[in-house]
Amino acid sequence: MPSLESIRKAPRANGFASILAIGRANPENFIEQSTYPDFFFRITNSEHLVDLKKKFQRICDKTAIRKRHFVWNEEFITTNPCLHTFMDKSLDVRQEVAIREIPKLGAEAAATAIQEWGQPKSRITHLIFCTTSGMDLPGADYQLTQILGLNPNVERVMLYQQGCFAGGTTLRLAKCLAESRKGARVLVVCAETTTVLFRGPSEEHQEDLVTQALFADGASALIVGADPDEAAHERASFVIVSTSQVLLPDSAGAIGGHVSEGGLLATLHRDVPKIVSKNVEKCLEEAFTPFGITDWNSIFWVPHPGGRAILDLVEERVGLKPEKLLVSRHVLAEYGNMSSVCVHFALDEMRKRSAIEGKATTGEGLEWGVVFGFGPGLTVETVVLRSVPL
Ligand SMILES: CC(=O)CC(=O)SCCNC(=O)CCNC(=O)[C@H](O)C(C)(C)COP(=O)(O)OP(=O)(O)OC[C@H]1O[C@@H](n2cnc3c(N)ncnc32)[C@H](O)[C@@H]1OP(=O)(O)O
Repeated sequence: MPSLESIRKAPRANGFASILAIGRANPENFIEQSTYPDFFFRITNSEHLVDLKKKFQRICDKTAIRKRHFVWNEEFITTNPCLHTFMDKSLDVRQEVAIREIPKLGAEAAATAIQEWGQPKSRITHLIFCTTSGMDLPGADYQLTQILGLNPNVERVMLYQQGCFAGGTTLRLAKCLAESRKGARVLVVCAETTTVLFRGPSEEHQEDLVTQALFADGASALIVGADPDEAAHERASFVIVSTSQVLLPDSAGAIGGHVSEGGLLATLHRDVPKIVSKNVEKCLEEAFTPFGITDWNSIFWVPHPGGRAILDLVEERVGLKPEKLLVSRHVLAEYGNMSSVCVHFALDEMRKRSAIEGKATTGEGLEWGVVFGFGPGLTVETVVLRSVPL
C-alpha cells in the first residue's frame, strides 16, 4: 500500500503555473464616450436636467475613455422605463439579461483562448468563472460548461460579486489549482455587464454619474497550467510567481456595491485614487523584497484601470515613467472599466505589443512585472509575474 505521504506528493506539478493562452470578447454594440452624455440623457428621458447633463459631460470628458461596449442597446433601455429612474424596481429585468448574456460573452472569450491554446478542451480540468453580474443557480459556470461542452467532471469554482479586484483573485486561485495537481489545466473566465447598474441620472444622487461614465461590458478567458507540454506546442506567455491579497487600512466603505430591487448600486468614494496610490508602494515592497527588486521602473505594470485618476496618482506617487502605464491606459480608453476583465485584457495587450515592437520578452522586454487588482474593501490583489522570451 502506498503511504499517505507518497499519495499527497505524487500528483503535484513541478513548476510554477503559467498563463498558456488569453482570449477576449466584447459585445458588438459600442458607444463613443464623446456622444454618451447626449445618448444617456436622451434614452432616459432626462434632457430637462440641463445642469446635470453638463456635469455628466464634464465627468465623461475627464475619464480618458474613448468608447465602451455594452450587451444592451437603446431599444432595451427605452422599452424598460424602470431603468430611466434612479431606483425603480428593476432587478428582474436586469437579471434576465445578465443571466442570459454573461455565460455567452464568457464562452466567446473562452473559445478564443482555447483556440490559441490549441489543445482539446477535454484537457481542461478546472473552471473558475467570475462575474459581478446576475447571480443564478446553477450559475454561469454551469451554463458555460454546457455551452462549451466541457467534461462533466470539470471542477468548477463560481465567484460572484467580487468587483474589480477579482482579475487578480482569479490568477491567485488558478495558480493554486494548477500547481496542486500534475497536468491540471484551469480555464479562467471573467465576464461583466453594466446591465446590473445602468440607471437614469438623479439630482439627489449625483455621485452615481461617475459609475455611469466608467463601467463597460466585456469578457476575458485564460488557460492556466504548470509544466507546459512542449511536445503538444503549449507555450507560456507569463509565469505566475507569487500572489497576495490585502485589505487597505482606513479604506472601509471606499468602494462598495449593494444589490437591491433597484439593481446594483456602486459607491465610489472621491478618495479612492488617493487611498490606492498611498498604499501601492507597500504592496510592491512586500511582493518584490523576496526577489531583491526595488526599482519600480524596472518591472512591467498591469494595474487595474479603475479610473484615470487612479492611474495618474499611482504614476505620480510611485515615480513611474509615463510609458509604464500605457497598456492599462489603452485598455481604459478603448473599453472602459470592465471590472475583473480589465487586467486580463491588459496582459493580452502587453504580450502582443511586445511582440510587434520586437521586444525581447512578453513583458515589454523586462523580466519581472506586477498585476494589481483594486476593488471593494478596499482590497488589493498583487500578482508577481515573470515574462517569457519572445
Ligand atoms: C467596482 C470595483 O470593484 C472596482 C473599481 O474599479 S471601482 C472604480 C474606481 N474608480 C474610481 O473610483 C474613479 C476614479 N476617479 C477618476 O478617475 C476621476 O476622478 C474622474 C474621471 C471620475 C473625474 O476626473 P477628475 O480629474 O477627478 O475630474 P474633476 O474635475 O475633479 O471631477 C469632475 C466632476 O466629477 C466629480 N467627481 C469626481 N469624482 C467623484 C466621485 N468619486 N464621486 C462623486 N463625484 C465625483 C467632481 O466633483 C466634478 O464635478 P464638478 O465638475 O461638478 O465639479
